[in-house]
Amino acid sequence: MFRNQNYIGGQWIETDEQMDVYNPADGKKIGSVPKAGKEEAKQAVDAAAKAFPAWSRRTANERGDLLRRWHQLIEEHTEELARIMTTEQGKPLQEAAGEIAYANSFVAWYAEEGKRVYGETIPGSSNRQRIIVTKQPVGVVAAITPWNFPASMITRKVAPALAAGCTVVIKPSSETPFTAIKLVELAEEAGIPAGVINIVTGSSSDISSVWQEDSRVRKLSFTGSTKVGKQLMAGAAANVKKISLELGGHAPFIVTNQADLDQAAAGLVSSKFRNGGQTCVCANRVYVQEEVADQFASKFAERVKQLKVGNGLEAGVDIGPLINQDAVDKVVKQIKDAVEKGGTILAGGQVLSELGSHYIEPTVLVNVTDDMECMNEETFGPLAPITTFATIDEAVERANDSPYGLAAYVFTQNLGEAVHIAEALEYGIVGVNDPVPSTAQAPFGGFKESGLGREGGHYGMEEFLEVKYISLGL
Ligand SMILES: NC(=O)C1=CN([C@@H]2O[C@H](COP(=O)(O)OP(=O)(O)OC[C@H]3O[C@@H](n4cnc5c(N)ncnc54)[C@H](OP(=O)(O)O)[C@@H]3O)[C@@H](O)[C@H]2O)C=CC1
Ligand SMILES: O=C(O)CCCC(=O)O
Repeated sequence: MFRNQNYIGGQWIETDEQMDVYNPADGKKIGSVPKAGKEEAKQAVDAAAKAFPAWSRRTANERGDLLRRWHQLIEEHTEELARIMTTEQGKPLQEAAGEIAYANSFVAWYAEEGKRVYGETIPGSSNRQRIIVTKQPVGVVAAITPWNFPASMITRKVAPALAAGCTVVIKPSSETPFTAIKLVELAEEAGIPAGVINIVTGSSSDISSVWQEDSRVRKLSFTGSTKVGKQLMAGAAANVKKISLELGGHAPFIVTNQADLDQAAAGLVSSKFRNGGQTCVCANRVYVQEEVADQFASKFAERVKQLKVGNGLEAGVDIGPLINQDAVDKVVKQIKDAVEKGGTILAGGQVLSELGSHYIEPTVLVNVTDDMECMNEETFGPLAPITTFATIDEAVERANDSPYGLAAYVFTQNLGEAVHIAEALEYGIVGVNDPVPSTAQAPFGGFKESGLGREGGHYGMEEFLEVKYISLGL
């Protein structure tokens, strides 16, 4: 189940040095993967560059057929992939299977979208000129992906890249390499030619420095922390690589006095506790209009108290372990800071050490103020801080007062209010009465320090295409 090899140029390879991978549910070693470095990173680019001419010349239909075959194999292996994911990442098995379906929806969607890479003709400046605009694949693409969505962050990059005619080199997170390796194994089985997909695991700084310096890598697509995203953006300047960044978030969740409070409370549970709160679009701070705040908080806390924390492989578990000790420490520090500054715990608040080392109760805080750490930095854990507001303008201003701009949510039954707030929020994604807006055909990405570019939909395809203008003199 846990293949411990890298895949370069159609060959499964090993390295002398290995890197251990642990199960966050019990801290036990699951296995190890190659600790690839600069040499393997270069070999992967060599393979992808060699495969590019033939792959890019295939028709979109041919590439689509292979993507559809990959899709079919991923579907057939859903259970195995989900088990691998839960074992290395911790999310409950059912949620992991949901992520595999979500990941696979990108493969299905781009298998078709590749056929719709349309160009344009534009009236010329004279009768003797014709202007033709075509689109071509950018070339070799490097994809660096995080641990929180070990499958979908790969397919959301790789499927459009391959459909566009690009070849890819992948570096998954060192915390969750096995899901990624399995996906690549299935791509090989699907008949995707040697060199078109390559994967290396190992030192992120060594591998990414080679990819940044190599001018054959024409595009870098990264999902992860804003800190690393900024480093990669600076590095991409060396040879003016195209770059897509999907970085941190700090999503505001606004509930007005016009909301259906039961719908909003259920929505907040879905948004906040997806993947135990380790999602860059998870609600991170909750703003509730004063007159409904107490009622909302108690409805929400009642739901939160029903959530079961435990090993994701056990039936009925809603929230698994966090990815590592640093993640737990960050949540604990934010709760302590809030309580010291006057916050009150309405639900949860405890580390569940009897279950293992990375478990923490889903926690609801009230009497929250804007000076608390949880209101100013991404939590990436199961903590929901609730604060109140008086007017809509105040809510919007406080929601926008952040360097981040990925996702925001508003719950209201008043259509005019919904449109006003959605338009005023400085965020790339706004869920109006919708706590989980992500879907393959829609553009996913952020304003401000949350990133650059979009993934998903036809926007996600454009990221892997160059526009070429051909001026035809007659
Ligand atoms: N937008 C999102 O979805 C995500 C946001 N985050 C945010 O970031 C915080 C920290 O998480 P963390 O896992 O440390 O995120 P990182 O940004 O460190 O890791 C994400 C990916 O980047 C790689 N990476 C790390 N350092 C470098 C580097 N110098 N050059 C190139 N690649 C690098 C990692 O590899 P390796 O694992 O080998 O180090 C991994 O593949 C989270 O708490 C959360 O706030 C984290 C993950 C996803
Ligand atoms: O960046 C993330 O945290 C993963 C994306 C989750 C989503 O697609 O909704």
